[in-house]
Amino acid sequence: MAPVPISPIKVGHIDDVQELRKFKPNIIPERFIRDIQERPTPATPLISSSDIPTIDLSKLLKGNKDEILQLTTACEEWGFFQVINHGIALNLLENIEGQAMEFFRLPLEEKQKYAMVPGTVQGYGQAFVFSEHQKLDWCNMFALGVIPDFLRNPLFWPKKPANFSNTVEIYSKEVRKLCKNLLKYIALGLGLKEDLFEEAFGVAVQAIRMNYYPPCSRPDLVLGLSPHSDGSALTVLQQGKGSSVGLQILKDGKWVPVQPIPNALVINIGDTMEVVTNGRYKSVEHRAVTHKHTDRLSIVTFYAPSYDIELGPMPEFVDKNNPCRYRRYNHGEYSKHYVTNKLQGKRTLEFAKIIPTKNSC
Ligand SMILES: COC(=O)C(/C=C/C1=C(C)CCCC1(C)C)=C/O[C@H]1C=C(C)C(=O)O1
Ligand SMILES: O=C(O)CCC(=O)C(=O)O
Ligand SMILES: [Fe+2]
Repeated sequence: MAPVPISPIKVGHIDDVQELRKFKPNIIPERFIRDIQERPTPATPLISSSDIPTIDLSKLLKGNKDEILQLTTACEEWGFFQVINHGIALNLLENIEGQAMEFFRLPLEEKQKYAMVPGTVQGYGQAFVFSEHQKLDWCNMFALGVIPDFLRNPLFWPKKPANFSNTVEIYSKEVRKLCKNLLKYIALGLGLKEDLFEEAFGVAVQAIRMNYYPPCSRPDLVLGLSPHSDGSALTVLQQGKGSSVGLQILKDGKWVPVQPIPNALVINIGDTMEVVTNGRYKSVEHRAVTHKHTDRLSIVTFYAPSYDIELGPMPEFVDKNNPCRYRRYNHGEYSKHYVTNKLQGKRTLEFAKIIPTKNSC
């Protein structure tokens, strides 16, 4: 029998938003215009951004019980918090931001040497596009798998700017330490042994994604990044200095803006933590909006279990009042599922959800 040809993904023409902004500043192509119900309404003024908790890592490291409690509350009630005194040197935050901006400012032909193949997530372009009819985000992305080595494709590591790759390496090591520390205190806050999550995740996968949102003449019609939850265990997000406010999180059915605190990092709980805690901690849907006059950069690190790992709700979170909500699965399979579906709220996590019965685990 003749082999069945694998149909290539047809994504149609994807405009580069930086080029659009440069050459046709007042044109918004149809593919970027969201259906009315998806358009970003002005963020709610009722919940102020300062309500998003701030956690001081230096206090956690001293074993400050009150700070551990604040962390636990932040994870349970918000799924998002900003971390200050995180131990990552200010000049490293500035360097990675500088390198990312230098990269995005390169001529299109240079960036396209690292063009993302449709249906994949590494390189330069728009990830998570799978059809010609799908709405596009007002964003240029550049993403790299960093750890373990098998995720790295040297062809995607840019030669320009000259210090880009080295800065990503140094930055990623520091962010990894931060994730390990946070997971330790998240475990302690839950009354668990400090290395429970780290042991459960194996050699964690780590990836970096830089998102650049140019200004948009009609920020009311487009989204910078579609609503989604992250498939990671933890995500660490650095917002560029002087960037416009753009990140919004869905809290009690309303979009709440995250006001950047200078030099702080935004942390969020990803799908993996929702599964292992059997829903006690939830991955929170978030999106990015654009601004009429200001551009925005975010540098995002995804920290996730090894692809070999089988995951499911940990027994510590399951009892007769909290029956198992998620099935066991292999994280490599989840990762494949995640990157082969468009970003659509928390839909990706349906992969793991089970219909409640008495003894599901
Ligand atoms: C919005 O989420 C993502 O873009 C994302 C992608 C991560 C990845 C890369 C940019 C390159 C290497 C592969 C990898 C999938 C890790 C989120 O990462 C999360 C999602 C899953 C699942 C995961 O393991 O990390
Ligand atoms: O740019 C932002 O603030 C959001 C980025 C994000 O959610 C992501 O890259 O997964
Ligand atoms: Fe995200």
